[in-house]
Amino acid sequence: MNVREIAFHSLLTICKDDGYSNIIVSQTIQKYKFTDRDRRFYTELVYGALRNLNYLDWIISQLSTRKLNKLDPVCLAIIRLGLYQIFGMTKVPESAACNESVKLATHFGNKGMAKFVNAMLRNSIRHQQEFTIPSLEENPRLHISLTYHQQEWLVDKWIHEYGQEDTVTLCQYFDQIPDLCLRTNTLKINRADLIKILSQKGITAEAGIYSPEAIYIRDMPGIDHLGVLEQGLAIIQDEPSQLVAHVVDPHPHDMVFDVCAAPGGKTTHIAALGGSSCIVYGGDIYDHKLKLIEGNAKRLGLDNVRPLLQNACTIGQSYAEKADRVLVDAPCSGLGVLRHKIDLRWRKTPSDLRTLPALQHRILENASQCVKPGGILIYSTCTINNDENAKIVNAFLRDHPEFYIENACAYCNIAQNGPFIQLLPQRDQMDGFFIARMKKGE
Ligand SMILES: C[S@@+](CC[C@H](N)C(=O)[O-])C[C@H]1O[C@@H](n2cnc3c(N)ncnc32)[C@H](O)[C@@H]1O
Repeated sequence: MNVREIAFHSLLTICKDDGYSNIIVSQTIQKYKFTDRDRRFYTELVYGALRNLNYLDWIISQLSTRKLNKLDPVCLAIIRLGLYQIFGMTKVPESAACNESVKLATHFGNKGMAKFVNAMLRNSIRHQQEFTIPSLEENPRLHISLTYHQQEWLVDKWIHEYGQEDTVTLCQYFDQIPDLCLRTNTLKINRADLIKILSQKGITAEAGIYSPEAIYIRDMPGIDHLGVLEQGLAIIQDEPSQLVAHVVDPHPHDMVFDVCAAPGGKTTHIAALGGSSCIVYGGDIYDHKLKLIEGNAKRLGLDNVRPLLQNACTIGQSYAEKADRVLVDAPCSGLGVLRHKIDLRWRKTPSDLRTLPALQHRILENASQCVKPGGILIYSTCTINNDENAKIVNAFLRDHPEFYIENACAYCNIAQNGPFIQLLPQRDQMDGFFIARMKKGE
């Protein structure tokens, strides 16, 4: 199979079957053992087409009267990939983009599909000048949406909340390709030594600013080339997410409940910071996800992690007042980390935002019952949606005078007034994140 064919299959699976792009891309890279050049071409094709999906679909809608959802998914994936090569990859000759796409349509579709693909792509080249995105003044919502690749309803929401200028900055941030961030496993190595090892492998690695364990990999190599992951010297975890364990601030002999824990990024971090006598229960509602926690703990050399199959909405009944610290890293809309989730950004719906706060409220309410008198409760999300953040915590504190808020910023190197940590990409040039720390009275 050639690289375009493999990229077409990946894009089809991601779009048609709602596959996770990061999982599909990394499994495909492992399966085909690409050369460096092919790996770059493959990832550029898949991630590029996905990132530009709404722009590519906007072009398709101008070239054809057929509604997008009426197009055969195979045909749609081939056209999207072809258009991305024409409009997004200057090094690919237009003729190659057309010819290779027609070959794919002949092979995986039929003659009629091949004819349609050919007409669409050649017309797109002929009419290239006509696909000018409306200016910011003419149509701010469509301009921002097509230029920076976000859904229009989200752009609308942000313009309403932050104003036009900040929405542009926010969407520009989300449109960047993120550097890979690692968390040093301080049980095995310190950060400076790990940076040295990476540099010796020819990888540009730099220390993060806010988390003492964070390392950024600037020129993203194939993840398998790193080796340091298999050896358990590090784990992939974004810097804002690394702050949470510091705000939890585990102590030796603590019992910690991380009630929404899979795949275990924060569980394993808390376990490493707390030391071997600090026992960390990593709870999740999905059995298959517990294996991820277990695998990560094993790889990192931690024997104080206990995976726990448990619904966080009912955990309080089973473990009332048992824990010194409870972390609720709630399921959320993920609106702070859209740089990383280039497929999820197209799947978000307004109804997600409406339904999540009730679940978050229920989880926080129930998990808080596990906190011992004098214990600590932490609530975190990777969203910038206020309804899932400060509003949830403030409502909880109103109903629970036995808990009082502490200054989360005091536990890490974040220069905010507190008491919450709220990272906003348009202001902080970091992924959006929220952390609140509460203490239960004695
Ligand atoms: C934001 S992710 C957690 C990420 C994790 N803390 C980490 O750092 O790797 C939320 C997790 O909550 C789990 N979850 C969702 N609803 C849950 C529930 N009712 N009880 C327990 N876990 C739940 C999901 O399966 C998901 O793994």
